[in-house]
Amino acid sequence: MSGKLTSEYPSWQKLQQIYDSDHSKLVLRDLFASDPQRFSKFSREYVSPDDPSTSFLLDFSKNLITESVLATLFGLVREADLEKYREQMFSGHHINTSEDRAVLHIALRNFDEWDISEPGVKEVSGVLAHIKEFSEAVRSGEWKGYTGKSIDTIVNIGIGGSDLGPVMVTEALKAYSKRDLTAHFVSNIDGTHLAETLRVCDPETTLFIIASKTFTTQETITNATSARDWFLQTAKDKAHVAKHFVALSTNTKAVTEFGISESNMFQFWDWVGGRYSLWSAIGLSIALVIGYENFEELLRGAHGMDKHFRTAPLEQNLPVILAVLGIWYNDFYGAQTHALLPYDQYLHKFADYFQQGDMESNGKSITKGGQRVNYQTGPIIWGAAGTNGQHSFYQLVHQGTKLIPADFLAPATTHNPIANSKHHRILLSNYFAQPEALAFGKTEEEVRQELGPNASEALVKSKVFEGNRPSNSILFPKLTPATLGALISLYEHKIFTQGVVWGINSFDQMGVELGKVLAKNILSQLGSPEAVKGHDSSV
Ligand SMILES: O=P(O)(O)OC[C@H]1O[C@@H](O)[C@H](O)[C@@H](O)[C@@H]1O
Repeated sequence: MSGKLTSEYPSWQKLQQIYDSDHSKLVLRDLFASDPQRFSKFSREYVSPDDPSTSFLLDFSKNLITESVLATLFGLVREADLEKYREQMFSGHHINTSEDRAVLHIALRNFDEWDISEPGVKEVSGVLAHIKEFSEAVRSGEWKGYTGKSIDTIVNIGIGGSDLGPVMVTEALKAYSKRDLTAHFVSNIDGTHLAETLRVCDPETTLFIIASKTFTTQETITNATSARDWFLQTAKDKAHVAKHFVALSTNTKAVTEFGISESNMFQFWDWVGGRYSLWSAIGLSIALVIGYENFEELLRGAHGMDKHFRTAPLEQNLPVILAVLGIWYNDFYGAQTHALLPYDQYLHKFADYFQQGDMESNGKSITKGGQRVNYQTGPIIWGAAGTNGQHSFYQLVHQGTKLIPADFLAPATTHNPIANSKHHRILLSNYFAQPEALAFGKTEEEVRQELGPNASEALVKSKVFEGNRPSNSILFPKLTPATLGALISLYEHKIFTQGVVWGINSFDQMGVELGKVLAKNILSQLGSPEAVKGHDSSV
């Protein structure tokens, strides 16, 4: 990340040459046929250094790579100085240069193992203790609302990173949830979101969690104020707010001004990026839903992957492997998107979560040195839980004109083995079948044999699957809190690695500001009778 653009690195140029001369020869059918060892060469098992029961298998054999392509991709990562920047992140350097901040979500799940000298890091264990104490009091019924009743409903009010992580994780770990505590998540400024939620809430038994790093986000503060008004319509006395509203924030002043006392505030720090904040106080709703012990397991699972990322050689390093494969398609094959396809209903919000995680991190076109890149950066992330996606968008993935690299994820065993695990066997058969169909397709010859001599040419052609569409497969034993923690951390570090290679700052989000400023400007004009001024003619 000197003054050089990544495209000037020798390995980048070599990759371009390899792509130009060899990409037509990188055919998965041939690559598998010519090398019986392909799977063992291009797969890695992750076993948590802290807990051997947290493990998974990454199979990346169905990628358009050879050993030499992969070695050159690792060379690129070395030229981009990943190891140096990785160490800087883990030791608290201010690698978020535009905001002069450290990037230390890893410190939230470190349990004091690594010594990090950034202010606030020493307070992490105290906040975790606060989360434990509070979540246990609410879950046990000891925490009472203003009429003496226990809490049976929580409403997390937050948006972006103060919403997506808690939503994704509480959905993913529903198997661990307390069934008599209902959780709602309100994010949208559209009054419908709050109104429809409040319709099923009882002010006497509802706890509102106002989650906002800055505590200035328009949507969250507006929703929180309306929720407080709704509560006070019944509760009347402002003193009752203390039993029903808590805040998760870095901004003590704004929280107390809102009317929430400091003792009901769960602190975090500016070195926690919003999209990396589920590990912080922002995870309070997670601890309430699944219990503090499971929340801690989630953090410990992530920490195991942090250790792996920090210490494993690049060639064995799972986040690095995922990162370089993504770069290969994004920058040399011209792939615009990357699909996340979990074959696990519990992970149905996984792609939504990493839409922010990845696109807000790496959706940048200026390097840290201020130069305009002349290559592609972050991909468009999308996806849905299998098998639903198969019956909607997979047609395009299989036979459309676009190259869509995809990650398939699945648990070997299910939390819900209904009908003697018949559902899970069917689910897994699809999880294995899709990457195979994408990779190997169906040739014209195979189609002709299947249809017989009377089939029309058009029908034959329409049934051909070109194949050679790349994918990764990640198989884990079961979706436990620790496994989920490790999976999230895996993708976080993949994003970090790609950001380093592209030379961009993955930790600011300047691109979301302009729209906010314009909306405020328009809002102030919407209430006035005069015509809206100073905008384009369509406003
Ligand atoms: O937690 P806050 O401060 O309310 O911010 C919520 C979201 O606000 C958005 O504007 C940011 O782009 C996100 O990164 C952030 O997660």
